[in-house]
Amino acid sequence: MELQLEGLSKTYGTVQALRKVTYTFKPGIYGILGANGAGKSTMINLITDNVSRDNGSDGGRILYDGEDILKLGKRFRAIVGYMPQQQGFYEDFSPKAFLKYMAEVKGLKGKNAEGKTVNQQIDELLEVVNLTGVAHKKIGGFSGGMKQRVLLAQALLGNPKILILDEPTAGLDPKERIGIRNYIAELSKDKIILFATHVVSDIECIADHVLLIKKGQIVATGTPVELIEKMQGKVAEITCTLDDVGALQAEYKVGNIRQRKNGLALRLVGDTLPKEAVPVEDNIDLEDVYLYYFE
Ligand SMILES: Nc1ncnc2c1ncn2[C@@H]1O[C@H](COP(=O)(O)OP(=O)(O)OP(=O)(O)O)[C@@H](O)[C@H]1O
Repeated sequence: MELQLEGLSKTYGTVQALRKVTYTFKPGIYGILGANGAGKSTMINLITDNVSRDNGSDGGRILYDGEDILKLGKRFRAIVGYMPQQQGFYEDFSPKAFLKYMAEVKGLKGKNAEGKTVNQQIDELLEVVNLTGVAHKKIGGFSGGMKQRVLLAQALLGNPKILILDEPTAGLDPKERIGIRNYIAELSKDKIILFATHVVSDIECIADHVLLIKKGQIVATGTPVELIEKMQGKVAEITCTLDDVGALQAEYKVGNIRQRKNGLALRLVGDTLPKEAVPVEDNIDLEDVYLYYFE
């Protein structure tokens, strides 16, 4: 199974939201990292066909196993599960009613390959996202995390081969964030899962591949380990006083600042680092990668 983006572009008026993005997704979890406005949602909206590509060949192509998704139409939409960024909910619905409604919208009927009815599939999904106990309560009274779990469950309806999650942890507290991340990590690995976020910790332990998107382009990609390996020699720590922080921030990319007994320890990231800084070799992480490309 393959989803190929070929020279994908999108322009809104004078804003080039996506610039000739080429990439091939295979089964696995893809963390799509970018600051706000980087073009993540635009990429997702093109894959889910919620916005149209730029006209003609300028807009590029999206191919699913070699066929253009626009030609596949319904057949492609049937294998895509999408969790949008906004919670546009029917607050009076219960999770059960909402999932039933979404199953109808998606055209799910009869029994699935495992012989389960739509109703059984819905009950199973509610169990997976831990909402069985509130299956008949109104969504309007739910916490942000519970609402996100309802949205995740609807994206999973019909066991889609491609699962697209746009900022699935937005607006959640740290505990709920970890909960949603763990649900996603446990999903079957034979799906293509796209997880867009601007929060590194959301994906650092669960993504098989990471794409860093900046100003509508992929600026770096690789497994988390590959991206971290490329940072060798680009991360260092310097001990200084509070008075020095401003000057260092003006010249270098500064990550964590920690109080130590002999002063402040600043983490610096960049191609050139001050001579007096001590290179960091062993504990480079994806936060450093993010800082290097984005801040
Ligand atoms: N409908 C639209 N009309 C005009 N400009 C748009 C539209 N949608 C997105 N843009 C612009 O395209 C660029 C990319 O936006 P996009 O929403 O794809 O970024 P993002 O990485 O998903 O950010 P966020 O996390 O804030 O959603 C931004 O400059 C944005 O302002």
